[in-house]
Amino acid sequence: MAVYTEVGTEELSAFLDHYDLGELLSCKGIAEGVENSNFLIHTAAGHYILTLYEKRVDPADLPFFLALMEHLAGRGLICPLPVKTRAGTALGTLAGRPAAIVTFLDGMSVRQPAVTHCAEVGEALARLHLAGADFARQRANALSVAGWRPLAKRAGHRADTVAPGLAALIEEELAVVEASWPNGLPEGVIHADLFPDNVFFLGNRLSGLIDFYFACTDTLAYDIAVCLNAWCFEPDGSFNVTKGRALLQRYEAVRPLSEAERAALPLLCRGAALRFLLTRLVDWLNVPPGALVRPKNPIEYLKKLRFHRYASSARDYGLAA
Ligand SMILES: Nc1ncnc2c1ncn2[C@@H]1O[C@H](COP(=O)(O)OP(=O)(O)O)[C@@H](O)[C@H]1O
Ligand SMILES: N[C@@H](CCOP(=O)(O)O)C(=O)O
Repeated sequence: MAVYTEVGTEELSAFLDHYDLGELLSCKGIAEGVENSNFLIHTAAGHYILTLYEKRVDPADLPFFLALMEHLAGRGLICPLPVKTRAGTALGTLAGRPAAIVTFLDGMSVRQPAVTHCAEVGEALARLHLAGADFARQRANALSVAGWRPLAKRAGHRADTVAPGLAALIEEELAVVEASWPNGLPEGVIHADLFPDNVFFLGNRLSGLIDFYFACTDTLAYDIAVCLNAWCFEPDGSFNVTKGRALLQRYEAVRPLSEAERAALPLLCRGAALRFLLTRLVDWLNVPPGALVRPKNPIEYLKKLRFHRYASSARDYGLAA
């Protein structure tokens, strides 16, 4: 459960006084997520999500995230809408942390995505990329290729306590991606963390996207690579090419890929697996004392990375020639 910062009822009520949301009825810490502290709040006006932004979020980036959600919602994407105070601001301070309230989305995330879920997420991702095309703000991806070596340094040789030989494998992978990371592919707003826990469904229909706190301006096809990693592997570590095909076909039905994007897919997938392996590894090795959080398993991404090391073309992910 990710609650790093506790919030007292009195301070929350005082915070809510700035909004038109009526009286606070209840507030519960949310048992999912790893990055920020999230609470489900129930007020006289309904249900909302209160987020206190923690360690990895730079407060300077918060206006980007909040404006992006507002922009995408305005373009018809179902995502949380930041709630503004009577003074018109979406960002405040609570319990010493930057804090915001967003609208509550209906639906449930899926633990074991089926082919149909992968197809839905492919389409939603393409729609997000198109809806973000005229978003005026920019945010560099701090967790793109230049950000990976510093993460590897933080883990250092302690990586080998998680899996023997892992430190050396990471070093090898960094050398490959740093030498050949593609430049010049189409860029725009990407979600960068569109994992199954950040996508809601009602039945088999996608009902909303959440957690835009890694969103940034980067290579659009890298976002597809993140999704192929997060959605299309089976629990035994094998890649399900039927899921990959479904995700890619529905993406391409909305936004066709260029030849250069297709050719870059194996390397982008390899980089995306390394990125999540590294952040998971650092989190695994550095759980803050007393935090109510279950760190995610880095080994899952080591297995995925091993698959990508042997992938030779976009066909390995289900794209037709
Ligand atoms: N707008 C929302 N509507 C409904 N539930 C939400 C919303 N935002 C977050 N949640 C719930 O909170 C959990 C954690 O949110 P998330 O943004 O993924 O946190 P973190 O950034 O800390 O990983 C989600 O899995 C979901 O259950
Ligand atoms: N999706 C990342 C971790 C970030 O967690 P989230 O709850 O904000 O999606 C991972 O699985 O490593």
